[in-house]
Amino acid sequence: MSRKKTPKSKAGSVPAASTLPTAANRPRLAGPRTARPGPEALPNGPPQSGRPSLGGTGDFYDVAFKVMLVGDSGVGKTCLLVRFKDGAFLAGTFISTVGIDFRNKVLDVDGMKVKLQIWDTAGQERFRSVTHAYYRDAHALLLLYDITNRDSFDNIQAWLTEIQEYAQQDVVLMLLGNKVDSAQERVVKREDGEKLAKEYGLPFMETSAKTGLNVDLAFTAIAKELKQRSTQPPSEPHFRLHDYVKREGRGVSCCRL
Ligand SMILES: Nc1nc2c(ncn2[C@@H]2O[C@H](COP(=O)(O)OP(=O)(O)OP(=O)(O)O)[C@@H](O)[C@H]2O)c(=O)[nH]1
Ligand SMILES: [Mg+2]
Repeated sequence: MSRKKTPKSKAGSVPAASTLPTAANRPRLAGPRTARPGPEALPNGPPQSGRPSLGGTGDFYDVAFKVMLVGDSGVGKTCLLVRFKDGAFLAGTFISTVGIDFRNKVLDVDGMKVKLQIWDTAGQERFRSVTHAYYRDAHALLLLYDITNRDSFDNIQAWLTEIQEYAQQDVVLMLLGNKVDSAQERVVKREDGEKLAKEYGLPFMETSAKTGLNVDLAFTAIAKELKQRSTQPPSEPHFRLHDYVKREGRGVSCCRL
């Protein structure tokens, strides 16, 4: 596979605009998803090809995918992305995302350079139509709720309905319960998250953008799944996202907090 280079500029933002792609008609799922598609189902057609680096200073990569962060305003989407990209936590005043932003990160997945272009969407209702336009191109979605905010958990079903309507049918989807560091303020039990995830056949983890718990793991798991779907023949033993997340995910009682 040929090597691509990613441009030096790795972040961008796209305000609400009328030139965004429109969501295409696609089959709607009748009920909860029971299982993720097997490796024979490629995620939303071929992986994205990269633009060559003009300055020669970009990172090499072999394959690229688009990942979107979705969920209610304030659940920690931007913080999760900043934690993953920069290893830092955005404490202090909450600055709500306007429109949509993206950041790139190249991961080494079993010897292959996988570039994730991660779209950070605005959770606020007024930007919903902007977000809809981007679902179609997403290879994977990280759907977040805040374990200290019951509404954000109750709204997950509405988010799943949106996803079923606007995203590709074979999009890789993972449910994340964020802010697990805030044990005192927890109002959504871990078991509730697990139950909902099981109902919809989704891999699930609790995360903390503040401490970094399970953050790298969530993105790595997505990258592994996407890479496998795009490169591995169906006959070969394949990566299992659910098993990987279950095996590798850490609970709050464990050592990292
Ligand atoms: N304790 C704790 N606070 C967090 C965590 N993640 C985010 N926050 C805080 O939650 C608030 C909202 O975080 P954001 O990442 O901006 O939320 P968002 O989902 O991007 O919100 P929108 O852009 O409006 O959709 C901020 O004050 C963060 O500091 C976390 O893991 N733990
Ligand atoms: Mg944000």
